[in-house]
Formats: sequence, C-alpha cells, structure tokens
Amino acid sequence: MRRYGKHTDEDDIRVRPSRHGSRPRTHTRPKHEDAAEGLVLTVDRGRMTCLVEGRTVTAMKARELGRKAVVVGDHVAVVGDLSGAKDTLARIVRVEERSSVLRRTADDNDPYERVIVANADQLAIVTALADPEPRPRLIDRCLVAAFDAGLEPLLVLTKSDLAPAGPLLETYAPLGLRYVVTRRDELDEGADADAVRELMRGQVTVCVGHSGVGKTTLVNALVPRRQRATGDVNAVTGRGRHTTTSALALPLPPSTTGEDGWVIDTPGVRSFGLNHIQPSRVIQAFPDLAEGAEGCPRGCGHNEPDCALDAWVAEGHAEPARLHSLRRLLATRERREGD
Ligand SMILES: Nc1nc2c(ncn2[C@@H]2O[C@H](COP(=O)(O)OP(=O)(O)OP(=O)(O)O)[C@@H](O)[C@H]2O)c(=O)[nH]1
Ligand SMILES: [Zn+2]
Repeated sequence: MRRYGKHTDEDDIRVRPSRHGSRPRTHTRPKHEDAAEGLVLTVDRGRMTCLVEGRTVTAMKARELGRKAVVVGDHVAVVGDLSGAKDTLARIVRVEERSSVLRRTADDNDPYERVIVANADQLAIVTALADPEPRPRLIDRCLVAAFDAGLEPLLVLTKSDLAPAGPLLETYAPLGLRYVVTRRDELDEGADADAVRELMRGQVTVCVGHSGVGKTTLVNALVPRRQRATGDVNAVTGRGRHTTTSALALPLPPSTTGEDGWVIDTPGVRSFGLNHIQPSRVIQAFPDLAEGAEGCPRGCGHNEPDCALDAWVAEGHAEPARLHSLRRLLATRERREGD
C-alpha cells in the first residue's frame, strides 16, 4: 500500500477516510447528521452520479459548498431523495477530506488548474507497445504527475502481440516501476485480465493513456458488463456510451479475498500540464536521491551546476542511472510541441 505521509504539507490531504467514507473527527457535530455516505462515480455538467448504499443516485452540490469542486473519487455526504429513482436529485452537503488529488494544470482551453480525481492510490499509465508507437516523453510526463500527486505508477503495456516489451522496459528499469504486459486475446479469455486486476486489488487506480492504446479494451476486460454499476450513468446522461470529459469510476469484480478495488477511466486525460509540479515532491519518489538533495541550494531544479546530486552520485550513494532518470522526468515539465 502506498504511504500517505508524503504530502502532509497540503491542507486538502489529511488522513485517508475509512473505506466507506468517514465523518470528520471534529468536536463540532456535523450539520447533516442524517446524511448518507456516497462515492462520486462520475460528473456531468454539474450533476454527480454517486454510489449511495448500493444505489446510483444523481446529486448536485448544495449551495453551502460554494465553489468547492466535487470530483470523481470524492467521498461525500448526501441528503434528500436517495431512492435513485428517475428524475430525482439529491444534494451533496459535504466533501470529505481527500487522501490524494490528481491535478491537471491550466491549458489553452481551460485557464484553471483542476483536481480531476480524488482519493486515488495509483496511476495506471496505459501504453501500446506498437500501433501507436510508445511515446516515452508522454510516459515520463504521466510519471511526474503520479509522483507529484503521491500515486504509485503502474505501467500497463498493451498490444504485446505486435512488439516486444523489452526495449521500453529497459528505459524504465532504473525507476523500478511495477508493470504488466497485456495483449487483447489474453485479456478477453486468458490470464492477463486477472494479472492486471491482481495489481489493482484493494486500490483505487486511475487509468490514463492516449487514444488508440487499447484503454477501452483493457477497462472492459477488467470490469465485466454486469459489474458496471454505472450502466445507469448512461440512463442519467442519456448517452449510449460514456463520452463526457469526466472520469468514470468502475468497481472491480469482488475477489475471493473480499478485497475490492476501483478503476477510474479518464477519457479526457491524455496528458498533463505540469506547471504546478514541485521538484521537491517528485524527488520524494527517489529516496536514494532525496537525501543527497538536502545539500542542494534552495529551489534547486537539480539540473544546475551547483546541484549537489552529481557529487552525491559520484560518492557512490546512488546509481548514475537513477539521477539520469530523475533529471529526464523533471525536464518534461517544460512544454514541447506535441505534448
Ligand atoms: N493487436 C492488438 N490490438 C489491440 C489490442 N488491444 C486493443 N487493440 C485494438 O486497438 C484499437 C484501439 O483499442 P481501444 O481499446 O479502442 O483503444 P482506446 O485506448 O480506448 O482508444 P480510444 O477509444 O480512441 O480512446 C482497437 O482496434 C482494438 O481492437 C492488443 O492487445 N493487440
Ligand atoms: Zn539539486
């Protein structure tokens, strides 16, 4: 399991709520004591689809929440009509503290930095081994976003029937990433879906990947149709397919060990703006280098001549390949054509 202590400096991240959401442990009693706990599965034009007591309930933000965003993965308190019946609308009166936030930086079309998913544990970076060709720079940018958000990255390398995984894995070997290699026929009938689910058990996993890499094929294999509680989402949005830009949380089928898990599909997230990233947070994912960075000048980007990491590596405290990988990741913060 991941460590939650990483970002204690962030005021929107404190302890992880219990599995079913939690009531704040404050001395003042919460205003809506009768509220039910809900999990936000998707958001569409201000309407949240929430899982409340096993039912999907459509809700909107109560006025008292003001401008606070409610995002997929949020644990919320819901009041009002919780029947889930057609045309009913409940109200979200509270958003519980988030254990993690995955952000997207402002881009040309959207001037605001936004939280896109709350409370995730890992980021599955879905990349095809061919058709389309892997884009290492995009993988690197996803890795930086994951490290910054405190999510464990997981490489999912698809279409292994078309090309071997070896060369790509070599590039990432110094990072010691967890990975899984899949191919369509093995996802449908074989062992690959089980192998991926095994890495997602008991976790909330956000899937990202650009168009055509086989993300839909993957998610469909992980979550059989009957498990898609959000089949109702289509009824709610009136669309045959989930085509909003919001993420969509889907429950993994229950395992024999009783551990569940969620996979969050993100049709709108193909890359991340990385303007908000702080090198000091990314370097936390490199414990062998983090210590050496204590000797760096304030605000070091770890690419300057007076960066202490060169000496740290020369003294044998860490592998040169690790520093090389860290610097490559940090360098992806600069936007380039094609990002
Ligand atoms: N050869 C091969 N093709 C695959 C594999 N997985 C998926 N595909 C094919 O690749 C194409 C894209 O797959 P999708 O699952 O739709 O990919 P996606 O990432 O969801 O793409 P968008 O829907 O555009 O976002 C489809 O024609 C799939 O059948 C695989 O393991 N091997
Ligand atoms: Zn430095």
